[in-house]
Amino acid sequence: MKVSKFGGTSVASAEQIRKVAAIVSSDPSRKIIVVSAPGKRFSEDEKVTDLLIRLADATLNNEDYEAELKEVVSRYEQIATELGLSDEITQSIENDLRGRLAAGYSDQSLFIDSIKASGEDNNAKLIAAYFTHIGMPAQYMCPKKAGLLVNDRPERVRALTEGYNKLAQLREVPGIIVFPGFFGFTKDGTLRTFNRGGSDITGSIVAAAVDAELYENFTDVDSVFAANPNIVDNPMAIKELTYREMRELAYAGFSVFHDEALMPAFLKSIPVCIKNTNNPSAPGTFIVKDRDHSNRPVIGIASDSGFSTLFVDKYLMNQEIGFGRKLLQILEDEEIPFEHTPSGIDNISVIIRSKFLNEENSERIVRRVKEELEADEVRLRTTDYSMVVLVGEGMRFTTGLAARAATAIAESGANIQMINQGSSEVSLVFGIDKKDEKIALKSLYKEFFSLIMI
Ligand SMILES: Nc1ncnc2c1ncn2[C@@H]1O[C@H](COP(=O)(O)OP(=O)(O)O)[C@@H](O)[C@H]1O
Ligand SMILES: N[C@@H](CC(=O)OP(=O)(O)O)C(=O)O
Repeated sequence: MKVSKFGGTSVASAEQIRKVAAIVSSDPSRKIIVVSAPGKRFSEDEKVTDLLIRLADATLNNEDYEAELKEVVSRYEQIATELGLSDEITQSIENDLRGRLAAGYSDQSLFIDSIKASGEDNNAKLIAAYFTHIGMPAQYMCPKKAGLLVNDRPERVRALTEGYNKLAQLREVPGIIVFPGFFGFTKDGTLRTFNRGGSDITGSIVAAAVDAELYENFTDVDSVFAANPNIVDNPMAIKELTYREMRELAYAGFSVFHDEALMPAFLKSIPVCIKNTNNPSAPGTFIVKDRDHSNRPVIGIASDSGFSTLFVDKYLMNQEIGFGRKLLQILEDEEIPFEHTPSGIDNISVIIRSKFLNEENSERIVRRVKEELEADEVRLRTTDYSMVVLVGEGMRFTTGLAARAATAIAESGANIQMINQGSSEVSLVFGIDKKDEKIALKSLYKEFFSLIMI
């Protein structure tokens, strides 16, 4: 049995949903289909999830939201009409949305989650109706009924493996199951969404729970490429990646697959295949436990922006027992995760995602570090900072690689502000100014890939 997830671009229009139906019907082992909300039909288009966020915001601001509501409903209406479905499905989607809007809220974030989740929920209902309409026996599956359990920490929603036993019963359901991505329910029945792009996570959880032979992730590119195709022209296609490599690349900017989506599949050793809905015969990229990495030390280069650095300097810091713990405790008190901690004998930098910082907590952190740790110098640099990351299982067996990478970045004119070789040696991270991100990435790509045949 395969679990096949279709992303926003794969279910953005009637034409795309017809392709999905053809893919599903071509392989009887594609039994569980996880779907996103309709995504972008063209580059300037808006995803339904973004329209829904605007709708939720308008409601919370006590504004008239009819225009926003109409925009969402008309996206489904157009799809349903073009697929030859009756008005009934559009009417039920509108009723569902009006019900969610009228339900009231004790907590704004729960309200926003409920509105956001309607994007996938209603699309799953529509797609199940279409499959049935064209003679493919299918049913919509509610994640609550199926047992997709999540924790109740709103800032970090994660699936609970306790739900897996119930989810495993999906194996016994006859016909095709259309499962909405992006959300689950806490033990007390509260709906919570994963982070943006989280339908990939749903697919992985369901695949792990039912012990799928394969988790297919259908998107709009033929494969994962060695660099972001929006930055590097015609990057090399990757045939095979390990879970670790994909996790590092997804974390560092390969938005094609959610970095949190690997863990459920990894724990059950379920292979993952990234494939193209618009070209399903292309082999795609396989994500597996092990691969032969002897001929290529670096498999991909990713980059991401939106980082800040907290720099702390104190004479004889290396001799002060507990300094690092106390510093990280201050961040923990603020519920702020950290990404990297490059350090010297008298100083340490903590790299933080800027989205976790605001004026208030930034001021508090700097003050506490100065006062409580008696630091000589504390600087919180919140101007945009980027990470460029080289990833490959073969890197740890290759000498001179860091020097080659540093030279390539220097030749691009970018100034390296931080280097961090992960202890696993699967990744090598360079911190640079955001303005230099693209040029450094291109230069690294040229160094490590341009002379290699695919
Ligand atoms: N290294 C990469 N390889 C392939 N695609 C990438 C890479 N980095 C970024 N992308 C982008 O990821 C996009 C697919 O992800 P996403 O938009 O989330 O798809 P979906 O709508 O299917 O969930 C591609 O269109 C591509 O622009
Ligand atoms: N629709 C949600 C979840 C998701 O996974 O979407 P997509 O498959 O389009 O990345 C979002 O936009 O975040």
